[in-house]
Amino acid sequence: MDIRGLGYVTALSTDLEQWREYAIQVLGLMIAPESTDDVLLLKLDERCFRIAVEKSDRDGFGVSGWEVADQQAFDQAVAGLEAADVDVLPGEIQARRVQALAKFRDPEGNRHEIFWGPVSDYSRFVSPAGVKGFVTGELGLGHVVLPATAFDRCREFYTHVMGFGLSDLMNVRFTPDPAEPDKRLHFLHCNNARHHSLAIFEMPSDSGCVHMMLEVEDVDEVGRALDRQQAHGVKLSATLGRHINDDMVSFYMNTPSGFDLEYGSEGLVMDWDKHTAFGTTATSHWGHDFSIGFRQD
Ligand SMILES: Cc1ccc(O)c(O)c1CC[C@@H]1C(=O)CC[C@]2(C)C(=O)CC[C@@H]12
Ligand SMILES: [Fe+2]
Repeated sequence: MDIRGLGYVTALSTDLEQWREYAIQVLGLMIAPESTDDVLLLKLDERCFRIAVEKSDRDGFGVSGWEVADQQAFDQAVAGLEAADVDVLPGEIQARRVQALAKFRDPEGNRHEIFWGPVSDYSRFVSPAGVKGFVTGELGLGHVVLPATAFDRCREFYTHVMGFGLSDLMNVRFTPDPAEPDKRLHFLHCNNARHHSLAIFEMPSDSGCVHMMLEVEDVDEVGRALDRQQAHGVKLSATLGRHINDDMVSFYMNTPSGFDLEYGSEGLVMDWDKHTAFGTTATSHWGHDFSIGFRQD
């Protein structure tokens, strides 16, 4: 399966108005004119939308939308899923504004879609919060970190069925209890130069997503987003820091759907021919205090 990038994500929300405020004021995204009372389409580049927030009776993550190049790649992807005994259903091409769409679940139950041919009117992204721009294009939208308690089955599925490659990995010590094994966190890339478009973490997640990441053009835009997060009283989940594996300078905050959003810049552009996967025990060169996310306040 030749996945070119993370194309879009969807979120579920009981309160679209809260998401609208958050998207405009904190993330600095545009509300696409095609939005309705039931779905908020958030625009951050030349595409119609990159995040669709659907009205729901619960808050949480929706689906990860994976992009392939054309109908032939799409047919191959569907055949690959079916050969691996995955239930593949046709999806709503109108709602996602694509040429063809198939939906399925990974062994954990996380929801995914594959598609080709996003429709765009190429209207410019003009941020209501003055964000210069988001880094997408050939690198795709960003990344998602998904829960994978069925870790071995998920890893097998993502690498062998969906064709992701291992970028690098961490074993995270989560409790001081020496009897509790480390939790695995694997960073996976598809066929683009973004360090990871997907990571799988060996822990359950109430919202269905550990976090998603959006990348902005420079580190001042990260700082400005941090100012907006504070001004709007959004809960911070991890402080500013620079990651070891992809060099991203980022911070983490909550979204109205309950999962976290990493807002970063300066992510590495990889040359996979020269890369060798490694393991690390540290998340960051500096910063990224995740303990603040667990604090009750
Ligand atoms: C370590 C790392 C490298 C690159 C990233 O884009 C990235 O998000 C991370 C951190 C991932 C991860 C997380 O999201 C949830 C809380 C985690 C498990 C930790 O407590 C350490 C690593 C964290
Ligand atoms: Fe991340």
